[in-house]
Amino acid sequence: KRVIVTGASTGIGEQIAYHLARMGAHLVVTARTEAKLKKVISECLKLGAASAHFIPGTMEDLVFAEQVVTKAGKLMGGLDMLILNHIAPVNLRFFNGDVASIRKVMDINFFSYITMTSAALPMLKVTNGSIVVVSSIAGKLITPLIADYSAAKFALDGFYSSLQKELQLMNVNISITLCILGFINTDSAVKSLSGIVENITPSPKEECAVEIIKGGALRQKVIAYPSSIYISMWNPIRTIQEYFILLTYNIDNITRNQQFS
Ligand SMILES: NC(=O)C1=CN([C@@H]2O[C@H](COP(=O)(O)OP(=O)(O)OC[C@H]3O[C@@H](n4cnc5c(N)ncnc54)[C@H](OP(=O)(O)O)[C@@H]3O)[C@@H](O)[C@H]2O)C=CC1
Ligand SMILES: CC(C)CCC[C@@H](C)[C@H]1CC[C@H]2[C@@H]3C(=O)C=C4C[C@@H](O)CC[C@]4(C)[C@H]3CC[C@]12C
Repeated sequence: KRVIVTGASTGIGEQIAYHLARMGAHLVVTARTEAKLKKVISECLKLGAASAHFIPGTMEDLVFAEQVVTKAGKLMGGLDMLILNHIAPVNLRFFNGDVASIRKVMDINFFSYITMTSAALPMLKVTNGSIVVVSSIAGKLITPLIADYSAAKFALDGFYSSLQKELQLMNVNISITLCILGFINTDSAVKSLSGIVENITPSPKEECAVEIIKGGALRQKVIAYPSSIYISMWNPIRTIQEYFILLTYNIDNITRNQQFS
């Protein structure tokens, strides 16, 4: 399979790349730090990747986000899976009125995801491919100190759950997997939570990466890791109301009059 992994220079993204490499995938990895990406791809090749390339740059730049997808498509001759995982470094703090910094976080954590998705859809249609979106329990329920991060994660749920329904209505066979994660033991998360959150043991990033890949490969709509957090995202009222709202739509009319780009 031909896969793009974003935010793959460290943390969960790096582990996703290594697992895919062991499975013999073609890989394109991206993040800002070129030196780390070089190490990741050389490790991927050792582990058995069919091919491994890196494209360095910042997802703050939406032109770059689009180019990663087109370049990767050329490098690999198509695309089977897009794994959207990167995030801007998180500052746990009270909202201080700085709207510009929220906009920056939304560009990196949300708009770059949409940009890459839009660029990848034509290739994924050809391969009946998959989009995997790495989100968080903080995109399903709220906690203080991460208003910007949480806003972006809730936005991803809104956008991708809606897109999932649209693809279904238009009979487009592209799967979307939303991954809801609890606290994972990446260096950055452990560091930024130290002295702030106590009595929660983080789950291992290696196992987390496997669950994310499994969810994508099995074309599941949503996965939760660790599985103990399933309960916190269980929202039967939402599920039932979404079902009944859809029944009120005139699907025949809509599918006749709308083109899915
Ligand atoms: N760890 C946790 O506890 C949890 C994590 N998650 C989710 O899992 C995913 C991965 O998290 P985790 O592995 O901890 O994150 P890390 O902080 O370990 O890694 C983040 C990655 O994103 C890259 N990145 C940062 N800024 C940019 C940018 N401006 N442009 C492009 N790439 C950038 C980093 O590389 P570089 O700096 O080189 O650009 C790095 O590769 C995220 O979506 C996160 O929301 C969800 C719940 C809990
Ligand atoms: C439902 C409960 C069993 C557990 C709740 C645990 C709460 C406190 C956990 C679960 C997910 C966690 C955040 C997260 O999603 C990702 C990151 C990125 C990292 O770089 C910095 C830390 C941060 C913001 C985590 C902050 C703490 C959160 C909200």
